[in-house]
Amino acid sequence: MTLLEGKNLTMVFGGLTALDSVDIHINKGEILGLIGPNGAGKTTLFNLLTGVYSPSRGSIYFKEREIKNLKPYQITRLGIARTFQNIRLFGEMSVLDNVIIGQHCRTKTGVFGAIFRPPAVREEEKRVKEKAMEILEFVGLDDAAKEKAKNLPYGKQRKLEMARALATEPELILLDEPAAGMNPQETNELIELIQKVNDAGKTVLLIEHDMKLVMGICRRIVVLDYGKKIADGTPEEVKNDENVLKAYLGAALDKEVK
Ligand SMILES: Nc1ncnc2c1ncn2[C@@H]1O[C@H](COP(=O)(O)OP(=O)(O)OP(=O)(O)O)[C@@H](O)[C@H]1O
Repeated sequence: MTLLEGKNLTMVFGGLTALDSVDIHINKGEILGLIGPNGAGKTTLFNLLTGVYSPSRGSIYFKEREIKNLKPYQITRLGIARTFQNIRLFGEMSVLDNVIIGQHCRTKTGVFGAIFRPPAVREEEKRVKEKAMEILEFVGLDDAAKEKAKNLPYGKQRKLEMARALATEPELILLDEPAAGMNPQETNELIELIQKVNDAGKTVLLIEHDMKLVMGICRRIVVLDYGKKIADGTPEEVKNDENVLKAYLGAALDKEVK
């Protein structure tokens, strides 16, 4: 079953076409890889799917509902969560509170409840805290619940980002370069965690430059280059695709010239 479908997605910034008529679909339950050289349009595609931008042209359907004009919080509520290329945590807050904030879109308490805290609100707070602890346990951070987020080592901050995204109870989770800056052991743990998230029934869309990670964990990979989709297939197909090889070779040569 198709969970999300982007049709003819185009995004123009000023004179620059960051995405050009891209068709993409994500099947329920899969881990789909999204790769491409720097500037290929990967993050722009994430920004369209999560409502940060509305596409210049094209449509986005999540569970057959058009979402291209919805706001990010509405899209989160429908069941799409994301993490960012640069970690965005509340560093001064505890690990637990970072996850509790993630759950906010699913809780009922408004300003009145938060100030006067009637029993129903206190009951909800308790449930929210328990749920947040369960999520921390799931990602292996329960021991660090009381620490300040900024004091966690890098690999654990990445896990916390994932925990916060999971707290929104997504069906689809978008991960933007989760392994960036990680050492090999952290990367291995991350691979296990992504697999575990997927085994728990979440569909995953993964942007990643670490080819070993992408090839190892994704059964299907979409490749972008200069805003266009140039390949869509199994790791084996993508690895041997002439256009993909050219795109990466071109990018490597560009870097050498610079
Ligand atoms: N808000 C914006 N305004 C203007 N140009 C933008 C904006 N966002 C992205 N771009 C441009 O769109 C193109 C695609 O960028 P994008 O960040 O989507 O690429 P990417 O594949 O995620 O790259 P990287 O791997 O380096 O993160 C780039 O040329 C970028 O400079």
